[in-house]
Amino acid sequence: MTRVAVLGGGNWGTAYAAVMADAGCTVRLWARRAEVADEINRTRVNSAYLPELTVPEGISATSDSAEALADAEIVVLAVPSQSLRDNLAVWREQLPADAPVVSLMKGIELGTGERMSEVIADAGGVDPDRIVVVSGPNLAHEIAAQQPAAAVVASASPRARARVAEASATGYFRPYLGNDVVGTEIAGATKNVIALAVGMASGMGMGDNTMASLLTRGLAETARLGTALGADPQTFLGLAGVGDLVATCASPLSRNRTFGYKLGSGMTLAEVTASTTQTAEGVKSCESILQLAQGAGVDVPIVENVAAVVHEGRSPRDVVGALMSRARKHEGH
Ligand SMILES: NC(=O)c1ccc[n+]([C@@H]2O[C@H](COP(=O)([O-])OP(=O)(O)OC[C@H]3O[C@@H](n4cnc5c(N)ncnc54)[C@H](O)[C@@H]3O)[C@@H](O)[C@H]2O)c1
Ligand SMILES: O=P(O)(O)OC[C@H](O)CO
Repeated sequence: MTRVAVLGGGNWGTAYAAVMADAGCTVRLWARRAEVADEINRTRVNSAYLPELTVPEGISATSDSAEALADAEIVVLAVPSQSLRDNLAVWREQLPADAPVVSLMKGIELGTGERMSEVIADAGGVDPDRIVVVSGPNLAHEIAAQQPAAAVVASASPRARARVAEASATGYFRPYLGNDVVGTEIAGATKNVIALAVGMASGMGMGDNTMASLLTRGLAETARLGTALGADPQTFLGLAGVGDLVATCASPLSRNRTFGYKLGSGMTLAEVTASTTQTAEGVKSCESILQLAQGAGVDVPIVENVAAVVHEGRSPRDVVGALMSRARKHEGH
């Protein structure tokens, strides 16, 4: 039985820990708050994040990261993207030497513009060959309910990605293998921003034509940016691209879509921020993605306009006008 450490006992960390336990692994789940770890061990419930899930017996929780990481053969990281570097400052010395390190995170670091695998290599001292990215249409509550879904498991190392895929394969979770780490991460982070835009449109009362137009043009700008950064264009047609974009933009379970919906329905940014304790990664990542795009000379109008709403206080209605009145262009450009 593979020994796994999952660091992050929130929505996705807990659901993915359950996937790995169901795949036959022994999992230690690190929760930041001791009361969350205690509750999981005592009652098999994580009431703050996934109250509907009966946490499998193969999972034991702890708030001590050294205990979680001791002897781990696979390490999985599932914390908010902007907190990863600080967390790694503590975990760096505790990470086992040879274990694959899996990123479940979908964000770009503010300030550095680094993808999560770059932060893991840089702040965690992890060889890029050991890093694996898991991404796809994986809303945590649906996975916790064991509804069938697929994901891409991407790594430069064939051995690392095969090991992680094997340790995450269940009757309801189907991993596909990939080698495009850049594309997988750019797709995962950028779809959150597109979901904010779709949520805003929906909150303003707009329907499916608007959603499909945003989704399609959002995919075009994501692929443009990813390709400029070295990604394989095919990745954007796969699970981490179209797959995750469709799930996130369509689902009321998405925190990013919901955040956008509240803005579109007239709440102020301060009101929306105060109304949720959930992680909506796109709110911060839109700024870092915009900077990446500007650095690469790539036009990302939807990301730019979402950033204008969440960072400059522009109204969602204004940005619809701005997007609709852009200079006409060829669809393929
Ligand atoms: N929830 C999903 O459906 C889902 C699915 C796929 C990917 N993801 C990605 O996984 C990552 C984690 O998402 P999540 O849904 O588990 O988030 P979450 O907010 O539900 O949980 C985050 C966890 O990280 C911990 N944490 C550690 N350091 C922290 C800090 N400094 N600030 C805040 N929390 C801190 C929290 O205590 C919590 O246990 C995100 O990048 C997200 O985009 C989420
Ligand atoms: O709830 P969101 O918006 O963070 O989306 C969750 C997942 O990334 C969907 O795959």
